[in-house]
Formats: sequence, structure tokens, C-alpha cells
Amino acid sequence: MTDRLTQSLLYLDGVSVSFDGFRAINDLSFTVEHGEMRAIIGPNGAGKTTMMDIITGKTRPDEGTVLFEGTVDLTRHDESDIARLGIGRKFQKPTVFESHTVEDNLELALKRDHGILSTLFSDTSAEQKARIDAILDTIRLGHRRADLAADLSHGQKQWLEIGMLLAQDPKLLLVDEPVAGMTDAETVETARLLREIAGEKAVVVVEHDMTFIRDLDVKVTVLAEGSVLAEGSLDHVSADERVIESYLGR
Ligand SMILES: Nc1ncnc2c1ncn2[C@@H]1O[C@H](COP(=O)(O)OP(=O)(O)OP(=O)(O)O)[C@@H](O)[C@H]1O
Repeated sequence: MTDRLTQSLLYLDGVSVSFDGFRAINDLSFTVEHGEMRAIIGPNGAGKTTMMDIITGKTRPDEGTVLFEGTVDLTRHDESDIARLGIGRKFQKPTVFESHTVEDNLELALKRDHGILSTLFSDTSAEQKARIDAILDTIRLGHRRADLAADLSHGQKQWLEIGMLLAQDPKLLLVDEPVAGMTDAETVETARLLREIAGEKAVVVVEHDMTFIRDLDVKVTVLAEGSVLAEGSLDHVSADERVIESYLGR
């Protein structure tokens, strides 16, 4: 346990939280390694969102340990602190600035920490321009850089928001149902995109789309009733009777 505690990027142990007496997260233990991508699946109400809320400081657990980089106790930090520590979260609905260009959205995200005046009036440095170019490549939007975000497809807006998170240079990216509402082609491309990001950054993806999960080809954690029901390859967890009963078989 000590090794895991010090070496894992994210370490949850014995975490529980109740809402009005209902235990939404129940003795949950879960770790993510540096640069790892992990897929989280599970039935509605399994606690996936609540787990993300605990990691990002939105919800305080009643019990348990939540450590980032071995030593940082996330339960003692608020949401903005945790974002600054290097945990980025993408909610299901894209929240890009529609009336700005793709490039301006990334520029705003890059300068977000430097205050509003500096964001509006400072020139973009050569280094910042190079980072924007690199992010545009990663999110497949180089050819749309001068277009308004409003004119992007739903899938492209999701990629732009992932790019805006990348601009913050997080160590861990939490991504909630990224492919909901995407076309099949966008879904396939999103799996590729996230695989490219992983390695450099750890990525935790919550999804219900099993074709997408298969494309990700990473370790899967199945949550049910607030704790881990099974963990392993998709084939491994898909063959687990309890997983079939609680989730896949329905
Ligand atoms: N703030 C809250 N107050 C009361 N109950 C809550 C609160 N947040 C979550 N819950 C309950 O906790 C349980 C877990 O919810 P959660 O949203 O984490 O599940 P989920 O796995 O993300 O589900 P879904 O796949 O539908 O998004 C649900 O029964 C939900 O109703």
C-alpha cells in the first residue's frame, strides 16, 4: 500500500459519502498511475459523477483518503486550488466561447491564470503561439483555427474544450461522457485523440459507449453502488457475472 500511495498520481482509499443517508460512494478505493488512461463504466447512479466531484473538490467525502501525487490531500483543497494543482475536468456539455474563434478560445485558456487585463491586452508570445499550434494539431482543428467556435460541429466543440483544458497543462484530465452526441467518425477520432494525450497526461474517461471503450483499449473500472465492482481489460470485466448482471446485461 505504501508504494501505491507514494507512486500513484491519484489515490483514493476507503472513500465514502452519503446524501441524506444514501451512500452514493461506499468505501471506494481507486488509483490512477502517472500518464495512465482509465475508462470508468457503470450503471446510472453508480457514483461516477460523485467520484469526479470528490476528486475535483466539489464534494467533500465523509470518510477516506484522497491523495494527488502521493502527498497532496485533495480533501483539504477547494475546486480552484485543485485545478491549479493540475487536475482538469471536462463536463459532458461543451462550454466554449461561441462568439470567439477557435484560436482565441485556446489563447484565452492559455492566459486564464494571468488575470483579465493581461488576457485582454498582453501580446501572445512566440512560445504561447507554438503551444496553440501544437494543441490545434492534437485536437484536429488546425484548419478551423480562424472560424468561430459557434460554427464547429458538436464533436469539434468537444475537442476544442479538451484543447482548452490542455492549455492549462494538467497532470490529470477527467473527461465525462466525451462522445455522447458525436457522429461515429468523431467517436473513433476521439478515442485516437485521447490515446495521444495519455502518456504525457493521465486521463480518466467516464463513458457508456462500449464501442468507444473498446477503441480506447485501456484498463476499465466498473463502478456499481458507489464502489469498484470489477477492474481489468474490457474483455475481463465483460465476462464477470456481477458486471453482466448489474450493467452490461441490462
Ligand atoms: N448532491 C446530491 N444529493 C443527493 N443525492 C445525490 C447527489 N449527488 C448524487 N446523488 C445520488 O447519488 C447517486 C450517484 O449519483 P452519480 O450522479 O454519481 O451517478 P453516476 O454514476 O454518475 O450516474 P449517471 O451514469 O446517471 O451519470 C445517485 O443515486 C444520485 O441520485
